[in-house]
Amino acid sequence: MSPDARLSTIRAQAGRLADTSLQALLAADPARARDFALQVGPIYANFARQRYDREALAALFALAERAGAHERLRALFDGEKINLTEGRSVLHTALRSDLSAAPVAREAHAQALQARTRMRALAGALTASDITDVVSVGIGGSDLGPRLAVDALRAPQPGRLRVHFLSNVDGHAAQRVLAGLDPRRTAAVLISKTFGTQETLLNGAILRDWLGGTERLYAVSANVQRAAESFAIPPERILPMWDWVGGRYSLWSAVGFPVALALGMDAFEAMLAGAAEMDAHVLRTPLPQNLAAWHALTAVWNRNGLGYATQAVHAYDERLKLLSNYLQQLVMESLGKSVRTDGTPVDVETVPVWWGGAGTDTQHSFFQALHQGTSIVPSDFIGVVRNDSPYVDNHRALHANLLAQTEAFAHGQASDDPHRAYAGNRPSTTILLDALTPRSFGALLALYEHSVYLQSVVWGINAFDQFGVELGKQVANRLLPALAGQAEADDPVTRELLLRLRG
Ligand SMILES: O=P(O)(O)OC[C@H]1O[C@](O)(CO)[C@@H](O)[C@@H]1O
Repeated sequence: MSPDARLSTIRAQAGRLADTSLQALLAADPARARDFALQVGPIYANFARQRYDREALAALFALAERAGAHERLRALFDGEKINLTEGRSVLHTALRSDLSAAPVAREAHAQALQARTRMRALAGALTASDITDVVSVGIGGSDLGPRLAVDALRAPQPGRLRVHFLSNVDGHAAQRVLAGLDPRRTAAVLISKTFGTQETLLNGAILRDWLGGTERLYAVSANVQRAAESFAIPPERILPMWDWVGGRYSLWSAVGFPVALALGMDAFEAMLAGAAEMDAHVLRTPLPQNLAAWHALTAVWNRNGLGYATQAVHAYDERLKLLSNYLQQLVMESLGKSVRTDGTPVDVETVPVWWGGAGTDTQHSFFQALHQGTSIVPSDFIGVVRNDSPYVDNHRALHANLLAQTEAFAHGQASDDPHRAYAGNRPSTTILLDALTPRSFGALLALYEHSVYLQSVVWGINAFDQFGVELGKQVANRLLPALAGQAEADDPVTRELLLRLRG
């Protein structure tokens, strides 16, 4: 059965509830506040403010069963070549969990452990040296995860090594990162799965020249030979990756080296342990009690049942302010597809636009549109129970705002003055971490990874390729000679723009 045929039951459920407000759903079934919630290790999630009822939820779980959610999860963990368009296994779970008896998954896990041993040794040596700063050079999946983890989990005071991130090909980015650093006390880690990414190669060359040689250059790559040849980095300073780890799922591999440098190897491993806890839950738990299934099916409901075109994530914790950037790649590079795995067009809407930021700042930028704009934007609100700052009143105010926004979105407020009326009926999920620790952080990211995969299973698309980003890269390479004045562009608008850009 095609995803479209399967989703017709979901559309029928949404049609049945079309005139039922969220407020009415909550009034008719107050127990849903407790029943539509799950606790998995350090993560609690409450879905009671979504615009479905128990019958619609049952239809959603039946949809996931019919799509083979359990079998597909097993296939992921067992290293089946589920990335069909590239003929690859997808084994990021093997980087942190040992939940499969399949030989390919066991082999991947063993390789991951070996790499971790080498990573610990390299991190130890760097920490013991007179290096004070490390620049991590990478982009996309080779940057967003470690950047987020370091920013989220670092102590208020800088650790033994200060880690900086350089991703953008814009030379101003390199200029800013290097300003104030001492080349004699700085090392650089070039992270690139392919070692063929323009941004990382150009920025890597800037770092090599600025450091005055390759002595303090390290690399992480699945293409060890290329890393060794192009930057003369000896193999003992290159940590491995493998083609069975997708870039946006690679934080758990040596791509997390900057995390180990900034926070220590123990913190990195605690993050992996948190993710492993979520892996075990997702793999072993029946769908109606499975947190990733709830999260994924809620996304499907909002996209295909209710037709919402965007989805926001609001982190009510300053330390998680980069989460929405990270999730944009995870979700939109994975699910931004319009053909099914077999190449036929998808006949349903797939990924919504993902965006967000950190509350309460966002309340003073785009929340007006969320409350009164014409588009409804379902939102994940993420809060952290434990306060690790000395400012208790602020933490209470932060929590008050988180609760207030989700309540106001749900209920709205009537007024005779249309300008002062709030329609409400805006769905949200509230996710609470008991504290922001490497463990809870790892579990949260793994939850989103599994949710993304389950959405792809329902839609019948491949979540693990990203051919969409290739075309722009090819055109950019073709245009480089034109920018140097050595060629002309074919496209008339590009030609016109080149006149200005060449100065
Ligand atoms: O690690 P690499 O090979 O440099 O690639 C970086 C990023 O580029 C992409 O291929 C496209 O943005 C991502 O999937 C990947 O994370």
